[in-house]
Amino acid sequence: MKYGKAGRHEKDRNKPAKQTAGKSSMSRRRNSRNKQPSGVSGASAVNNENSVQPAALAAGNWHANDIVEVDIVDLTHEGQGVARLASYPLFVSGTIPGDRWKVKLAHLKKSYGFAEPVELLSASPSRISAPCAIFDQCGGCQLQQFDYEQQLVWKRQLVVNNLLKIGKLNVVKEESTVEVGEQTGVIVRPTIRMAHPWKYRNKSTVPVGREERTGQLIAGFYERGSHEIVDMDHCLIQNEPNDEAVRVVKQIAKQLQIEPYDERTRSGLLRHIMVRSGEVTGEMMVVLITNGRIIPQLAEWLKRIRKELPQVTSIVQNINERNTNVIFGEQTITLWGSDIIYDELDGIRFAISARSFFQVNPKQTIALYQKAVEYAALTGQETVIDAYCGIGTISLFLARQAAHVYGVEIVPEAIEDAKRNAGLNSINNTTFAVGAAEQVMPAWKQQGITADVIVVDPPRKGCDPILLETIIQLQPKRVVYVSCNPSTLARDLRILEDGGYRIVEATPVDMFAWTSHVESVVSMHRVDK
Ligand SMILES: C[S@@+](CC[C@H](N)C(=O)[O-])C[C@H]1O[C@@H](n2cnc3c(N)ncnc32)[C@H](O)[C@@H]1O
Repeated sequence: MKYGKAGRHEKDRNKPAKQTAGKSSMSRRRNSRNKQPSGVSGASAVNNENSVQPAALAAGNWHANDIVEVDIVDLTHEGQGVARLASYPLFVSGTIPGDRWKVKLAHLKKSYGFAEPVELLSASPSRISAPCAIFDQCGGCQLQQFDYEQQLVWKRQLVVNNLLKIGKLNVVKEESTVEVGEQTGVIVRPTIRMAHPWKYRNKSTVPVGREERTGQLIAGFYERGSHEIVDMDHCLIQNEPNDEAVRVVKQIAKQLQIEPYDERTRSGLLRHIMVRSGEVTGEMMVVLITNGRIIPQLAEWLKRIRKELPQVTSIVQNINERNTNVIFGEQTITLWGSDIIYDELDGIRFAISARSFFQVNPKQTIALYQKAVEYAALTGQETVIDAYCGIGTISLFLARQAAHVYGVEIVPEAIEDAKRNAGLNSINNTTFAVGAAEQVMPAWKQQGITADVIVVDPPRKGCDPILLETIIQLQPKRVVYVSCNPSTLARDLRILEDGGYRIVEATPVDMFAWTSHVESVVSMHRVDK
């Protein structure tokens, strides 16, 4: 693996305690500090610097620009360190639990505030040196300075905290020693770790813009907390083929002098480059997301991409002319090759089109889906509903062990893929429907369709209340909840528990190493009266 600076990937636990925060990243992060993060627990703060004394702090009598010393005691779900000034939570980017920092108070709101790190006074035993040269600027990773094993522990703890605080659920303390039958609360298993936590992503989406000073086309990442694009050629969590493909496509764009999109004036053509590759098949799709239909010198584009990236099997254009942060527009045109690429998970082949959801970490996806199937506890007799089914990934894993699987998904192309995928794998016991799960499932219920097991895998905002109510009415024996957001997960689990389900077990799965994203899968059983 290549790193920005030789040896920076080595753990750095023994380095001297004093480290002055670089002006660069620390001050740049200011923009991101206006939302209240969650996940706060207690600690103390001591001021031995300027005018601020602990008693004054306790009384809420402190000001922006005051310098204080704080212990970092927790992390928010966004990966910001949390300190406490008396009982007042203070959020500090770039810090991790166990650190002690000198910080400068910045935005102070009524019930929480933000501070900028000034000087690291004593490093957490979990602190390591971030291997990526642009870690401090990039909005992609938040935890590269946090030892991987400790990240896994923290991800589990975040799930526990959410179950306790938002879900108001009992959590069993000694997770590894409790048998499911004996428990008095939810067992939260250790996070399933990645064997190799780098170079794992199978999809790269980079914004394109213009470097203000030179006028050059650039493509890379949004600076942390802003919409400023910073040029980037290597990403340590992208797989090598994607990294290379983005570099090549960017180079072609420069040579053909394509106009990069400018968010402010809404002019220019190329908005994003997306590359997705199949880990097993090696097939690659390049998507050019454009602000308009006409791509000048299109034939030359296609010729060069095919010549320089022979693994490309699909070149697609997506048109997005709207003034929005949403990456994809409604219109997708295949410019060359296939409109899909294939990949395989655990022996099942999947067709994936440009706009379909497909998990970005294929190895961990298999672990996640296997855990979901284990929690479904199928014997071959069951009818299963897979809500939010995407291209039918979990559905097909389940269908191998169920009588019949119904999948529902809102994106029409994804359902086309799902149907194609069932055929591709000669799996004939599935039915897929396009629509909002909260509308389609009540309609199924009306038609007399029942389910022994329901699996849900919603987006970050969690399940629609109508969908949860429909599950409760359908009374499946088991519910399996796959979630990428522990707080909405905990909210929904409370509703299901109140509706007659016992939350049995949760397993976090590390799908997104070095970032603060936490995926988990939860098993629930109907409580029979
Ligand atoms: C986290 S993805 C899971 C997809 C699939 N289970 C997988 O693992 O590949 C969530 C999916 O829900 C879909 N979705 C979002 N809102 C929906 C809704 N109201 N009803 C049905 N599907 C929805 C999204 O398009 C996306 O495919």
